Amino acid sequence: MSKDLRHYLWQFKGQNLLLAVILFVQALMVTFNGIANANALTALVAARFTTFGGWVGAMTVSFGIFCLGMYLQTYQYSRCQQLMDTAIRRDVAQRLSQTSYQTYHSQSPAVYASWLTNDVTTINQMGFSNVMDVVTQVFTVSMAVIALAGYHYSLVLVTIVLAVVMYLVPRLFNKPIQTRALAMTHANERLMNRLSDILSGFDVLNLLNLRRLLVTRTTAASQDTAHYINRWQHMNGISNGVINGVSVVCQNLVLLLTGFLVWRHLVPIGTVSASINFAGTVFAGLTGIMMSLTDMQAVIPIFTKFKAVPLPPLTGRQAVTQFQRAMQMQSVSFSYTPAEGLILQDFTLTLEKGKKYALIGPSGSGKSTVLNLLVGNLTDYTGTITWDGMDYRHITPASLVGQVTYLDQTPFMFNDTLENNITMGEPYPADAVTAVLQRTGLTDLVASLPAGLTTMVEKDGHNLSGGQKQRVVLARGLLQGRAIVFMDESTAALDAASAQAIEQMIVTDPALTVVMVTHHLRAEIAARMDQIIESKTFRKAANK
Ligand SMILES: Nc1ncnc2c1ncn2[C@@H]1O[C@H](COP(=O)(O)OP(=O)(O)OP(=O)(O)O)[C@@H](O)[C@H]1O
Repeated sequence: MSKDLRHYLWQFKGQNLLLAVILFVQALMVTFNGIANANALTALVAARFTTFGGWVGAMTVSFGIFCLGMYLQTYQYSRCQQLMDTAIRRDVAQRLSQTSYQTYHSQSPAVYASWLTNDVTTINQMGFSNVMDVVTQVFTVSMAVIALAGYHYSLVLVTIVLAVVMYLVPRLFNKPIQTRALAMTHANERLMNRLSDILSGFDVLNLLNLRRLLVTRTTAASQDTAHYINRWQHMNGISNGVINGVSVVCQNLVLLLTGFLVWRHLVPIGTVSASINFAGTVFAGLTGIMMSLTDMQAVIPIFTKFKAVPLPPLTGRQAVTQFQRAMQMQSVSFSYTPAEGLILQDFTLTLEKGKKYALIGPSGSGKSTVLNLLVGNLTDYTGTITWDGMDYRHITPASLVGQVTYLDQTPFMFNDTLENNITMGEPYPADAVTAVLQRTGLTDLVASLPAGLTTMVEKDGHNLSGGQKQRVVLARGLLQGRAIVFMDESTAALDAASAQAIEQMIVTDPALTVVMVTHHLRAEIAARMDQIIESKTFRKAANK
């Protein structure tokens, strides 16, 4: 069994143990029912009707207990499964929250959604569900072996030898099943990616009169996934067929042995029916166990994939303190991929506290890249970036990000109250919130809303204007004490008056250190800038 499955089973050992106890009682009831059945028949043949009635009554009681157990088993299994699912999702989310910005963005959110939904479902179906089946079968098989031992020791010996054969045969299929299971999880990721892509593009398809692409692309994506699921089930099917075939051969060998024992008068004739019954239980149980163990192989590559998300080393790093003097880039060179070439080459820049900077230049020249390097999102650069003289490589990424308010064209709003969008649910004193509303020019907006700060912000902030959303994000940052503002084309989508008002508000605040990436540097804003940096200097080190 995958050691990750064991890890989660152990994490909730109390609940899982309770489930195992319920399964044990269930297996006991099934076995007892089998024995009671045989005894009732024997009593009937011997015309002992009271005994016969007693065994039938016992069977009824044991079946009643079994039915109660079904209810308890279903409920307890669901409880255990939900506990483990949540633990898996929490661990994956924890890993994603700690990985680097670049690693996170190497996959789309749809891929991560697939991990947390499809992959967790596969772990349930192929992992936890099969563990429960194996535990049930182990109890049932053990009890049947004990019953067989009551007839002749050789039956147990042969059964054990054949059980080893049944254990070894399915191992032949482990590797190809794991490989195909991994391909299937990747196919699920692609499906999520393609579906979210095409569904998000509905408005564009509508305008282009290409709504039919919604159908054709969904179908094509589904067919791709179906192909990989079928390949996986194909191998599973072969494995299951072989396991069942071996099981039947084993049962017949035990029957042959029983026939031989009867022929030699070593056991009574009735052993034949007991042998058929219990050998059938043993090998059907072993077949179930082997099929379940084979199915469980599918979860190994999923956990391996989760754990492949790298965690950046945090040892030897410390948190930055409040910004005092300057952020500096010294001889920094950076490229996203070797093929793409250098975006920055030997680039040097100093940003002093309280000063205002504009980064201007053509699209694609690397302005946003500079901001992402400064905020610590991009780490694969050469040269040095410092915060008050402290090398970024010695700083914890979270502490750096925590100093900067990053405004872009699409400020993200949570579907929550206006107040929670600003405070992010943290308990700030009311006067601090009032002051930040004043500073970001939101006081009039809040006063005009009937529900004030408790007004619900709709999904994606549909009930706020672009400029209001920019102000909310700025207020959020200011409340958290962030005195550095990076504006990445943040006002590009606003009308001239709103853009002007936002920019003016930010560049005239003496407490803020501002870097503004823009294609439209208005004269009155340019006049407020301490330095205007053109992107043509990024690759020449000409701005020294
Ligand atoms: N995550 C990424 N992976 C690979 N290449 C990228 C990535 N982000 C940006 N690039 C490339 O790096 C170059 C610089 O992009 P960047 O976004 O920094 O430019 P920009 O000057 O801010 O552009 P714009 O003004 O259009 O926003 C572009 O060629 C872009 O295609």
